Amino acid sequence: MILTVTLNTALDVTYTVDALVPHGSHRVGEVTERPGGKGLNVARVLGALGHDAVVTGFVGGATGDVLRGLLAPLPPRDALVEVAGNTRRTLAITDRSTGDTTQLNEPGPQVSSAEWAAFLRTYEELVAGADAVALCGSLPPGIHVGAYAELVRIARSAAVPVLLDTSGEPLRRGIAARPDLVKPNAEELARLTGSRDPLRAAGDARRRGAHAVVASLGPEGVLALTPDGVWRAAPPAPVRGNPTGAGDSAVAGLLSALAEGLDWPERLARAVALSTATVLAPTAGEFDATAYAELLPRVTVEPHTPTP
Ligand SMILES: O=P(O)(O)OC[C@H]1O[C@](O)(CO)[C@@H](O)[C@H]1O
Repeated sequence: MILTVTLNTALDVTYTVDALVPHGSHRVGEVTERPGGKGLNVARVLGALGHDAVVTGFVGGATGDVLRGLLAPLPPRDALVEVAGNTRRTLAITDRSTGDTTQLNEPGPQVSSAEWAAFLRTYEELVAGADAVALCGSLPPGIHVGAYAELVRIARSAAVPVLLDTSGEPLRRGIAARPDLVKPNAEELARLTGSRDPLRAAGDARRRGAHAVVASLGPEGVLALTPDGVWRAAPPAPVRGNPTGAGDSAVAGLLSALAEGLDWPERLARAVALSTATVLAPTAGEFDATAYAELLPRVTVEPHTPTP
């Protein structure tokens, strides 16, 4: 079983408009609602790949009920912990004229220390039966910035591989707790390390405690610094589309391949093929299964030798 943690789950709402104009009034052509937050996206992709995935984190209020209702028919198993506050919504506005998406993320519900303690009990039980854990996304208000570091330490003491995908101070503290893998994008790495050179920044993140770093470089694929080597993996050609959830699909690719005992080049190929197939899917956070099957053998994975 692969466990994904989404402390700040979300009802992901997508609006499609003909053209998004700042200060303008818009008629929304199409509205979709999906159970979201990064770990839920990861678990959905894991489910689509045939893996047993369990989702935990916080859920509450009327929005939480809608989220749980939408999650119920899907493969990931629901082990979310109820809180008194209302689960947040995120709003993605897709502009048909450009294909670009604008994202607005609410902060999420206030979580009390009693609710955090209840979550920790659930998490410890679930980790004991997990083959791998992914800790994903932002923290809701009330959760301390060292929360992911605490969850990394619990997974490590249970000898369960743990992947961390967050940003800012929670990422900095989480890395110091020595996760097996982090998957920042280039912007997050630059904010963490002060370096805009992904190779240098990923090396710095490893020195801070991450055993391996897979940096997502958008349409250019990923750069991986691991104990077994350094690789660049890239799709056959850059694609245009909606990148929402592409990073989450990359996490699902890395975790599923890890759970199947595949080596680093195969893990990276899967991560790049899945994230590219997610950009190509019309609905944010879904992946195009046909595109994935076509892309997988065409992803290039090469040992990376830095230019002098
Ligand atoms: O937790 P955050 O960093 O705010 O990210 C959440 C959002 O990111 C996405 O997972 C896309 O990666 C959306 O589904 C949305 O819920």
